[in-house]
Amino acid sequence: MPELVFFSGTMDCGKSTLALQIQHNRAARGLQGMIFTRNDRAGAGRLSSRLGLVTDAVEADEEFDFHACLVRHLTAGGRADYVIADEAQFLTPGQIDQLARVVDDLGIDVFAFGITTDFRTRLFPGSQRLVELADRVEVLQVEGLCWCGARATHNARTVAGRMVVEGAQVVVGDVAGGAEDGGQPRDVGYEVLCRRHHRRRLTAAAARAGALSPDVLPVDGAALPAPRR
Ligand SMILES: Nc1ncnc2c1ncn2[C@@H]1O[C@H](COP(=O)(O)OP(=O)(O)O)[C@@H](O)[C@H]1O
Ligand SMILES: Cc1cn([C@H]2C[C@H](O)[C@@H](COP(=O)(O)O)O2)c(=O)[nH]c1=O
Repeated sequence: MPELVFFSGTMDCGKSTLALQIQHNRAARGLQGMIFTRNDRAGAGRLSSRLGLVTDAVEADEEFDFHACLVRHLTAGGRADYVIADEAQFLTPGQIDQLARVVDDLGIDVFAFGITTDFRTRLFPGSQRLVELADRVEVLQVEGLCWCGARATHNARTVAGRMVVEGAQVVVGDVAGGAEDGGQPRDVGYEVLCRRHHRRRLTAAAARAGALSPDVLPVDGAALPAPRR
């Protein structure tokens, strides 16, 4: 039975790498896939992994109709054994419905890859619809880690090095983006954190700064319990 599968995880956990591996393995066996993405960091019409692999993809903007595209392709004599949709969090709920129709009406497997929640811990509309409709939701095996060593479950956004919880839902960027660049923090960046540290807005830089600040040292260390960040 063809399936709609949602491969989900935080930023930087290997989703695009897995998409490219699935593509490679199937293509090696003579299967033909159609690859879609939206707003990849590498630019329009690209599906890229931080491991350096990249492939061409169809850029699916807001107006794009996945079902109509597949029907056109098949009607013109094209072949499609599977569909890959990366950065699926950016798709509209209607487009996720179209992907479900591709599975149910056209009998084609659809593999969608994306982050579930935004920097405010809120579901992206596309991811919400995927959770609602997917035959399976697969959480990636390679876990990203918070600076404290716990499993990273949430995505934080930083602006000029400081974690923010307000702003536009969509700002394309990278996990290295908030790092210092020539002594100055770059503008918008992302960092994966465990829930505890996301709630406390404690990024790696904030934790480092806190550890260095005399303000957080107990006045009488012996009288206080060991600090727990
Ligand atoms: N230099 C490196 N050496 C080994 N693995 C790396 C390196 N850089 C990135 N990775 C791996 O690539 C993963 C990110 O892959 P990517 O597909 O770009 O993530 P996603 O699409 O989930 O944002 C990292 O979690 C890490 O496992
Ligand atoms: C948390 C969050 C992320 N984004 C953007 C940043 C990146 O361009 C992509 C995620 O890409 P990845 O391959 O999974 O690293 O999403 C955003 O626009 N808004 C957010 O809240």
